[in-house]
Amino acid sequence: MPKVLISDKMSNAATEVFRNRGIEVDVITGLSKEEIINIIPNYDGLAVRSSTRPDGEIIAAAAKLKVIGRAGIGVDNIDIKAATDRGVVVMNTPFGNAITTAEHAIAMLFSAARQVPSASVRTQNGEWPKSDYKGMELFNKTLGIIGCGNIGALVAERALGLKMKVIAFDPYLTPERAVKLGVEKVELDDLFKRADAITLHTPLVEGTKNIVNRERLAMTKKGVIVVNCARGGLVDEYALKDALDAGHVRAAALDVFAVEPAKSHPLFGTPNFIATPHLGASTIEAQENVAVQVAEQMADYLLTGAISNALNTPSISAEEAPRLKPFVDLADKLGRMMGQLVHDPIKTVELTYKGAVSQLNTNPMSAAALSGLLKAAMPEVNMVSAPVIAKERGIEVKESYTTEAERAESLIRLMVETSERKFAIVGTIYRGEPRIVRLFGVQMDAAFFPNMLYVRNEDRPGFIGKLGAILGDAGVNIATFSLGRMDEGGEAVCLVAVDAPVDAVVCDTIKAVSLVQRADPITL
Ligand SMILES: NC(=O)c1ccc[n+]([C@@H]2O[C@H](COP(=O)([O-])OP(=O)(O)OC[C@H]3O[C@@H](n4cnc5c(N)ncnc54)[C@H](O)[C@@H]3O)[C@@H](O)[C@H]2O)c1
Ligand SMILES: O=C(O)[C@H](O)COP(=O)(O)O
Repeated sequence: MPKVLISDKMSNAATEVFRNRGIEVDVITGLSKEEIINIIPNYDGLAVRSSTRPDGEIIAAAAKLKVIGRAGIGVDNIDIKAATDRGVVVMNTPFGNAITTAEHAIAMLFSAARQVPSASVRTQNGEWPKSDYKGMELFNKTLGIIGCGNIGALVAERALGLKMKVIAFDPYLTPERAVKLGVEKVELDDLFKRADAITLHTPLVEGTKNIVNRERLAMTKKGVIVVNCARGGLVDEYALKDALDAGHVRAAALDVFAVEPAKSHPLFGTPNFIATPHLGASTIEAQENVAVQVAEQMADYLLTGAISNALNTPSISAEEAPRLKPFVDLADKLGRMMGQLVHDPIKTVELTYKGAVSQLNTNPMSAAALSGLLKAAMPEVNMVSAPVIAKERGIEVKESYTTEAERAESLIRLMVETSERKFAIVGTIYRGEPRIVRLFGVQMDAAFFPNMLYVRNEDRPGFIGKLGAILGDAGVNIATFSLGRMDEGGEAVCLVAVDAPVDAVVCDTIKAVSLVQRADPITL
């Protein structure tokens, strides 16, 4: 039974989903990094929000870990490269808390425009400070949205409902989508110059770090409002403090900080500054959504191999998973066989999908073939890490498709090219079982077995008897024997399924027989 650790505060709904699906689950929050490293080897899955930071060291210690699930959107707390290198799927829940976060941004906008938090505190202190507050009406004002993806678009929709004018900067926002959303797509400087309020909804990446900086704040209208419910680090907090102190920025509201938890900060106590402790996603509804979603996604993957919302591997829907499984297994076996038979550095890998299989989602099959291929040299590689490793090693991977298949309903052809030559193995699924139909140019019909022997020789009478005698003398029992040849007296291929691995000494004895070109063991 797979076992999952939930290491951040999460709705109980996640635990219920895991248990209902037969997955053992431990909820242990507030662990130090060392404590996580100590216990993580016991788990197949790790479910987090933003407090746990699964970095390279945690992932390296996680010997069994197959999946990290983020109950939320941002994955900047997770070392995705380390996870990918170790073949761990990283998945998030891209929509579950988006509405809630958009609502928090609007709440922050109103709070900043009317100074609700400070007015509330002073009123409750008995001051009745009515004459100290003169807010800003949002009606007819221009809201500048930086980052118009999921949440940015939801904020736009809500701001338009408030009868604000909305302008947006997002390099990936198409003019058509801008029109559909009812926002004006503008350049970044233009946004800073025109906006009465600015709200941020981008991830923190190289291009967005300190996107609100001193220089850009200087471009803004006096009295602008700044809201950040996306990620700390998007706003230069020191420049913002100076602009607030100078009265140039009317008010600012931050839900996120460059360093979290932010327990003391130069902005704290600054007049017209509002802070919340990364509460954007913290509603009952959003937390239930992301908890259920992440647990379902992780359970799907651990129990069926279905993958959704993964950041480092192609998706496989729950409906597709059972249909793809035999082909993924076939691709893995073709790759593993090829990896053990081709010993020179590989330059190109080409996968050709023929017949019915060409209509399916072939991404997982290609990833499985690559993983099988690389396994001979890298036993730790898997479907998640293989495409990245192949890329890093300069192996070109190509795919082609044809709806026609000559001999079977579906065929997968794996071809690899080294600096010397090309090799191809073709396989199919027959009555639910994977079979080899062509091996290095020779037609055959062979099943895959855990232990096999590949022999290439010149087709001459008497060879099979000699081979059988060598294997018999070595105590190797033959399970099946598959033969094929280019043409009479030409090159012949023999694939022998045996009950135990064939060792190097036996292979050398076979190679010593005249006209034998190769004898290689294969373990699947
Ligand atoms: N405060 C919270 O609790 C909370 C909750 C949920 C999400 N978030 C954060 O909110 C942010 C937005 O989430 P989302 O779901 O809308 O993500 P998203 O991926 O749907 O949208 C992000 C948008 O930013 C745009 N973008 C990328 N680089 C840009 C750049 N240089 N300039 C302008 N735009 C750029 C992208 O094109 C995309 O449209 C993320 O950082 C996420 O982690 C915070
Ligand atoms: O990216 C997110 O989903 C938000 O930042 C929410 O983070 P949290 O789950 O830690 O509240």
